[in-house]
Amino acid sequence: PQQCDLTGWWKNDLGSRMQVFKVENDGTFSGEYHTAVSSAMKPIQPSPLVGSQHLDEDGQCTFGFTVNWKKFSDSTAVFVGQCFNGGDGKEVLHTSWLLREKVDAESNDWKATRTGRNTFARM
Ligand SMILES: CN1C(=O)N(C)[C@H]2CS[C@@H](CCCCC(=O)O)[C@H]21
Repeated sequence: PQQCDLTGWWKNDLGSRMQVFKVENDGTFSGEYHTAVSSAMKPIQPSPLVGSQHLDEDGQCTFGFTVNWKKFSDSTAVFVGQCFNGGDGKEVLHTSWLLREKVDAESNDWKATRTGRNTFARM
């Protein structure tokens, strides 16, 4: 695959794992997110993700994807990031994410979105 084609398995520093199925020629992809942690009350299950990446010649492409935790949570996460060829030739993904939890009242909307940063390495 091309430089930084996201196809394959990735693991982040929380222990979550992500599988990206084939990346299409237009950069779109789908996959599954196997979260290691959750604040949801139901048992964790793999969750579908959809996204899109650049496929530039020089690699180190930017991307974004959305995870719908529909199997066990009413929340949604969106990730944006870039793939880098680490010094040791291994690829790393540096991402920022927004996690939107469903809240039961508009008055609680202020506390519904969390953000963070996360790094993934190929498994
Ligand atoms: C485990 N995580 C992970 O690998 N992240 C990068 C962050 C952003 S998505 C969140 C998990 C949300 C699980 C569903 C829920 O609790 O509503 C957390």
